[in-house]
Amino acid sequence: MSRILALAYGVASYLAFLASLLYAVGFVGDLLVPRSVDAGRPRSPMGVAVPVDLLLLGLFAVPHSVMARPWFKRRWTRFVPPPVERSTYVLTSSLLLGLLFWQWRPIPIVIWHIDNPVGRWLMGAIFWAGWALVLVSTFLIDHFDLFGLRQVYLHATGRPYTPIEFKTPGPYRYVRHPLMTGFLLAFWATPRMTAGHLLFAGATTVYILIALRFEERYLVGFHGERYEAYREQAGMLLPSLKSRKQ
Ligand SMILES: C[S@@+](CC[C@H](N)C(=O)[O-])C[C@H]1O[C@@H](n2cnc3c(N)ncnc32)[C@H](O)[C@@H]1O
Repeated sequence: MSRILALAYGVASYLAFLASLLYAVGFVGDLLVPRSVDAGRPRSPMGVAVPVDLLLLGLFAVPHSVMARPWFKRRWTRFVPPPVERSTYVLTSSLLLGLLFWQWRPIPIVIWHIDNPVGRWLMGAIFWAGWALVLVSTFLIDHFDLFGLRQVYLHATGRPYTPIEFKTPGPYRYVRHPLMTGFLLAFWATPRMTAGHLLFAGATTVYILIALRFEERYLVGFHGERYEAYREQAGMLLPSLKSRKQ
């Protein structure tokens, strides 16, 4: 694949990611978007909405995790050029997220709602803090590597790809997966929890806990004792008592 074409493809995939991230904020927060977790489609019976929503979540989650596994990368880079492997992963995930946003069936049965202005403000603050933690964490790891731009840029400039180093900047010193902590804060912090939002937050929480097991198995395999020691020092999604003593 020509260097310029690969670069253009990488930029397009990155823009697809950005669009899906921005839409996700509106989708979860029921803000500005035409279709959100709670609105935008005529009401479906629970017997339709629940299986459809779970199918949409599965259609995103399974490829998103399988395509991240080293064995899958070894196989599909036989026909996907390595410099655009990450971009293709990002593009695929973004498109599957778009499908979820487009076809999500709201279940607007209110489970809880907070009327107290301070409580509502607090939920809003946690929601935005969660998204901020997601974004900051991507930059602390290597934002442009995570979303494929670094790979196509190195390819375009004729330099070999180098994997990102293990690092524990900022919150990573205390928490192994602050990016996922940010998602969980954003998904759960709402002053008005509907059955549909609860399904989304619950299912994504289960998915994150499962996916982190696979990710950590890979990290231990790749970084060895260093990551093992890290697991002793830092909590998975919340600071552990040990890490607080540092
Ligand atoms: C989307 S990021 C999420 C990182 C982390 N799981 C989190 O939730 O903050 C996943 C990528 O980050 C890498 N990664 C996870 N922890 C890391 C660390 N402490 N240093 C460098 N890379 C890390 C993983 O190998 C994986 O390629």
